[in-house]
Amino acid sequence: QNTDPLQAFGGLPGLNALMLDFHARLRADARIGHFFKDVKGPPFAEALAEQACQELGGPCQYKGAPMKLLHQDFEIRASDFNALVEVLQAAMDARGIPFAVQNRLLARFAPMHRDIINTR
Ligand code: HEM
Repeated sequence: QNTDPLQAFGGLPGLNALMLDFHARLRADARIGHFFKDVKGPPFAEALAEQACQELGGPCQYKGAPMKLLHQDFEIRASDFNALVEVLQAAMDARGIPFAVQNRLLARFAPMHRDIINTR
């Protein structure tokens, strides 16, 4: 049985492909698409993939800016955060990522809400 979560995503290349599709889905989303209209896909996908890989146990190391700094110029509400999580779930569903593995990643991302949600 495959219990390596990174492998379940297809390694870093699989995560990269997932996050590129995630970016496309975010832009198409009626609720939060506007946040991403100036965000370029490849660098966004690369940073997210690296971060997800790190959060799943490595060996990758996220080298981007801190979450708080990256998001402070946008007014992000809890509802925006929840919408983003839904879009990520849809992107993972589309790739057939097992539910338990999806939850592992979401559980690592969830606490980041403290540095990302900045508006009531
Ligand atoms: C757990 C949830 C989230 C994680 C892990 C996350 C992670 C990231 C990362 C790693 C980047 C850097 C991408 C790069 O270097 O190009 C980024 C950028 C960005 N994020 Fe998030 N994010 C989250 C939630 C959100 C939410 C809820 C919004 C708004 C609805 C949002 C909007 C943005 C935008 C607009 C950028 C681009 C910033 C820029 O290029 O200046 N993020 N995010």
